[in-house]
Parts: sequence; C-alpha cells; structure tokens
Amino acid sequence: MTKWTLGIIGGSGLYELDGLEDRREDRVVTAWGEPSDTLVRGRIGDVDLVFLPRHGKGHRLTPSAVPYRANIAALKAAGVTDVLSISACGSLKEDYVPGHFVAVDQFIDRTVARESTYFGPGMVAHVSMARPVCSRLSAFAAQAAESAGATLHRGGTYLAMEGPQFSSLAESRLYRQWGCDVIGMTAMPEAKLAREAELPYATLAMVTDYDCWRSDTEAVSVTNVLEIMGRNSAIARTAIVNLARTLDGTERTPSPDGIETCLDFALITAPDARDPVLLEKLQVIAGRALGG
Ligand SMILES: CSC[C@H]1O[C@H](OP(=O)(O)O)[C@H](O)[C@@H]1O
Ligand SMILES: Nc1ncnc2[nH]cnc12
Repeated sequence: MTKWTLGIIGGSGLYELDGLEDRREDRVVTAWGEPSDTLVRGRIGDVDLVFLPRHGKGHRLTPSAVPYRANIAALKAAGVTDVLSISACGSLKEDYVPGHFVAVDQFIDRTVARESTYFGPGMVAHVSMARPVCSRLSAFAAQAAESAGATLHRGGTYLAMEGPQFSSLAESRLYRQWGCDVIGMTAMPEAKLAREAELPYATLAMVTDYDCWRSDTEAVSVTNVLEIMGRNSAIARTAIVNLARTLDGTERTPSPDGIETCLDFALITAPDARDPVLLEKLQVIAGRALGG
C-alpha cells in the first residue's frame, strides 16, 4: 500500500508542530542550498509528516530570503508525497473576515526578486500553472480545517507580493479590482516550484487582517497580525492533525490532477542540447521524467 507522507510548510506563527510520534530532526543540504531550517520528521498513525518552518525558527528569514527552491527540494528528497502550506494573509474582501481560513485555489504572482524555477539554460521546462493547487489535497485540508472549528472559504485567489513592506492603499485597491481575495508574501514561487517538482500542493491561508483598503479599519501591522494569529493558530495545528488522521489507514493514489507526471508535458530541450551539470542537479526534482 502506498502511504501518505505529508510535507507541512509552516508560515508566520507556526514554527513548530507538536504531537508527532517518533519525532526527530534532520539537518539537510540540497543541490539548491540549505532549507529554512532543520526538517522535523514524525508520524501520526501511519501517516509520515515532514515539517519545515518557512521563515526558520524565530522568524529569521524575510519572504524574499526564504530559500524556496531548497525547501521544496528538501521535502521532495525526504519522500514527501503532498505539500500543505500554511500562511497568514490579508483580506481583500469584506466577507473574508480576520480569523477565517481560505483553501486558496488560484494565485497571482507579483513577486519580482526570487528564484522561481529549477530549470534554466541547458534544460528548459514549462509546467502548467492553470490549476496550481491539488484539488484533492485542498479539499482534504478544507475539511480538516472545518473539523477543527474554522470558518472556511473553499476557493480564493491569493495575490503574492514581494514585501517585506505591506501594500500601499493604491496597490490594495488595485488588487481588489483584479478580483483577488487575499494577499500574502510567500505562496509564490513556492507553488510553482512544487509543481515543477511534481508535488501536489495546497495552501491553507489564515486571514489575519484587512490589509489597508478598509476606510474604518486600521491598516495592517505585524502587531495586529500576531494578535489574530495568536487567537487562531490552534485551529491550524488541529487541522494538520485532523488531516493526518483522515488519511491514516488509506491508500495514497496519484493526485486526480496528474501532478506527479506533469513534467511529461513540460520538458522542451532536445536531449543533445541538455546540460549534463544541470541534469545532475535536477535529479531529485525531475529524475523521474529525465531518466537516469
Ligand atoms: C507577519 S505578517 C507578514 C508575513 O506573514 C505572512 O507569512 P507566511 O505566508 O509565511 O505565513 C506573509 O506572507 C508575510 O511573510
Ligand atoms: N496584509 C497583508 N499583506 C501581505 N502579507 C500579509 N500577511 C498577513 N497579512 C498580510
């Protein structure tokens, strides 16, 4: 039976995961450098979990400095089958109220200063990001969050900005006009890299504030983000445990979205034009599709 191995990327306010059996920590280095922190491994029932705090313990890394490529590569090398990302986010819609959760299903990438692909000269790939989230994992995560007591929105468009400064009022209004639901600084390029690594990925975002567009509400600050997070992070933690318990004892089948084989439709560089050094570096990420 194929088992589930869940990679959990903890966002702001989620730097540890309690309640794991057989807990151990692994310091790893990937071909793409060191991940944000040690990997915390353990299990809940027969579901293996690998936890990684995105900003490192103590929140050392800015959104721009998070080593997104190393993080996803480390999870892939650890045998993770599915990646659930937990993020704090601002709300761009009246009815996405601070304290609510969103099972994000679309992203708009406005980041500008991050490495956002594993591929490059000597091995070019164009994966589809039309449906950036694994529908099955997202549905399981949504159910797990609701069982944990969350008010949850199924679906939502997350605008990923570079930061670390929060948005201006003009930007916040623009993103609202674009139809975005929530805003954060980290889900991109994380989701793109997970797709390139053929890892099903989903984001559970916790709404912590109304950004700065709402005239009668104070503009977002770290203080009010932390305050809302303090009141609601227990829900995120319980959701992770619920998710593992739901999957416990079930056979893992491939994602219904074909994510584990997406590189079969994405590689374009002719075999004789491929760079052997890059191919070697890509083994953990794309070895299945590249062969060797
Ligand atoms: C602490 S407010 C801004 C910070 O919070 C979010 O982090 P994450 O997505 O890792 O939960 C946001 O993206 C910013 O990095
Ligand atoms: N308003 C906001 N903008 C960007 N990232 C955030 N993370 C939490 N709230 C945010």
